[in-house]
Amino acid sequence: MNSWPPVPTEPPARHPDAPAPDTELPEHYAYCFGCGSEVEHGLHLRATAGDDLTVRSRFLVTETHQGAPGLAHGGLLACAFDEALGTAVGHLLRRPAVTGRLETDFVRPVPVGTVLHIDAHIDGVAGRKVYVSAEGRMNSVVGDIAVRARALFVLVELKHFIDHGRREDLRKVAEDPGLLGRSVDLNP
Ligand SMILES: CCCCCCCCCCCCCC(=O)SCCNC(=O)CCNC(=O)[C@H](O)C(C)(C)COP(=O)(O)OP(=O)(O)OC[C@H]1O[C@@H](n2cnc3c(N)ncnc32)[C@H](O)[C@@H]1OP(=O)(O)O
Repeated sequence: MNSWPPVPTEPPARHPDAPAPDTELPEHYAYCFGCGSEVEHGLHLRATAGDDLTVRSRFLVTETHQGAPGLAHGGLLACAFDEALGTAVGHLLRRPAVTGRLETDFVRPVPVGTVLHIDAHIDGVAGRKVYVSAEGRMNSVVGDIAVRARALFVLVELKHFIDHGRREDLRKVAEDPGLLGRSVDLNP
């Protein structure tokens, strides 16, 4: 394994207004494939602020998430990590950021019906670059590790989303700001 973070970094600082540990975090966008409640076959990942620079997430692998029969698709697991890592950056640093690079190690197959528990940690910051890593465990926070991931998020201005987003979706959000940051029922 290469050293991580790959460049010298500053220790990240949890934002003073970051949600307190054990706070359930809202979905960040109702149509997000990772967390959105409006996406029927999305991941519906749910997250809780942890201590210090951590966020704990979990999601249920369903039959619409299959790659091989009865097993989660690897790309979809990578998506879950992208979401969990991005949620840690967004909520703990309270700065908009996008994934620049994401690497995943698939350690064990993940059967349909598994609840994957993903613990994400912000490891370091270098200018606009934020280095984050996570481990995903099967069915319990102390279960077997199934996936590990590391990512570089790049801090951006809000303008990034306005400049690049499809007009009709931006219009929908302008008309209904509740589509962003809506609280969700954690026990539907
Ligand atoms: C309260 C709020 C809560 C909110 C909750 C939110 C939850 C959200 C959950 C969402 C979860 C889902 C999240 C998603 O799915 S985000 C969607 C997927 N990601 C994207 O669409 C990003 C597409 N890429 C870009 O827009 C640009 O390329 C970016 C913005 C990333 C950089 O273009 P920009 O022109 O701005 O900057 P730069 O090119 O000078 O780069 C800056 C620095 O970064 C380094 N670099 C860049 N790329 C790489 C790379 N691949 N490997 C290594 N290094 C890389 C680069 O060398 C440079 O370093 P240095 O020269 O400074 O040393």
